[in-house]
Formats: sequence, structure tokens, C-alpha cells
Amino acid sequence: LSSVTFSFKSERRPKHGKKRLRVLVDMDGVIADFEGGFLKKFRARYPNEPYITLEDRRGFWVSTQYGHLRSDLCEKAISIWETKNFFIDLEPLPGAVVAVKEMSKLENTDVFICTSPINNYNHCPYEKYAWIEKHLGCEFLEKVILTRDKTVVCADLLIDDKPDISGAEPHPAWEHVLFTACHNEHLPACRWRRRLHSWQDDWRALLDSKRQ
Ligand SMILES: O=c1ccn([C@@H]2O[C@H](COP(=O)(O)O)[C@@H](O)[C@H]2O)c(=O)[nH]1
Ligand SMILES: [Mg+2]
Repeated sequence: LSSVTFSFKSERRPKHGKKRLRVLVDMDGVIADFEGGFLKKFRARYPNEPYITLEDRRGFWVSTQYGHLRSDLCEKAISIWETKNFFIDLEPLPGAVVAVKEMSKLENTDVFICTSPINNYNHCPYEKYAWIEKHLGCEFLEKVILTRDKTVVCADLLIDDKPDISGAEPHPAWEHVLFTACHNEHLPACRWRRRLHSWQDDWRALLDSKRQ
């Protein structure tokens, strides 16, 4: 058993090179503009209802904030992302496609798209795959991890806009780097968690810091 463990570890840390890095990149709010897409479709479907501007968004759950605005708006918000074509129509966030493609071409780097589908699975899982093929290319279809629990996935880094990521594994292998989004940008700086402010930020330096 110990020799198996040894060969696995040595595979990720080559003797003569830098450490091989495994990076998980979240989809909604990191490479796909979930918040912008939601607001556009909410206003189009419910033109007479109040809405929350992106500047006023607080908290990860859109449905919770809409529910606080008026209780029936929670269900109306959910109806938006449960509708066909919501996920496939999302625009890529600025610089995301170029950055992820470049990241995947770096030496000693494995990039996976790690994303949580909604439980209403009529359209979401299919459209997430279709989005990845459309914007990143069919080779990325090999790199998709659909899971509601990211803590059980083993990697060095998780780039994700959700501030609190929990699940079955209390000590995930990855370092969670918070990707800045309209709903989390007001959270106070946190000594134990780094941020990536956008895809214009220095993501290469972030990866290099994990290869030491
Ligand atoms: O109010 C909301 C906001 C988002 N969602 C869904 O949660 C996941 C988030 O996935 P990540 O992988 O963490 O980006 C996504 O499927 C959203 O549609 C929600 O259910 N309620
Ligand atoms: Mg996200």
C-alpha cells in the first residue's frame, strides 16, 4: 500500500520539474455571467416587478434576497434559472475564456470546470455541457465535474465565487480562492482567504504560488 501511495504522490510532484497543479474553476459567477443573465431575463419576464440591481446584490443566494424584497419573488427568481435556455444563454465573463484556455495549456497544469447543477435537472446539466463546448471547445468536455459537493473533489486550488463552500469533507484538499462577484465584493478582507478579483487579475501568479 505504501508503494502505491508513493507512486501517486511522485506523479504529482516530478523529481526534476515543478509540482503538477490541479485547478478547479467554477462556472456560474466565475466564467459564466449568472448574475447578469439572471437580471436580464428576470426583467424581461417580469417587467412590472421590483428587481435588485447588481450594485445592490448581497449574499450568494439570489432567491433569498428576492424573497426578502417580497416573499413571492423568491419563486419568480427560481423560475428564471429553471427555464430552458437560461444556462446556455449566459455570456462568458470578461477574459474568462481566454484565461481558462491559457491556463489549460500551461505546463504541469490540469484544469477542470467544477460546477454545481440545480436539482431541477430538466435543462441545467445538458446546457452546462453545451456552454462549455460552445465557449471552451469540445476538448473541455473531458474536464467537467458536475457535483453539488465540491469538498470531496481533490485539487490544489478551487476558484469559486461562493464564499462558504462546505460538504461531506471537513478538510478539502484545495485552497478556496474567492472570485470577486457583485454579491461578495463587499465582504471584508479575510486573512486566511485569497481573492481573484477578475480574469484581468494575476491568476498566473496565484497558480505559481501553489507550485512552491
Ligand atoms: O439563488 C440562487 C443562486 C444560484 N443558484 C444555483 O446554484 C448553483 C451555483 O453553482 P456554483 O457551482 O456554486 O457556481 C448554480 O447552479 C445556480 O443556478 C441557486 O440555486 N440559487
Ligand atoms: Mg459560482
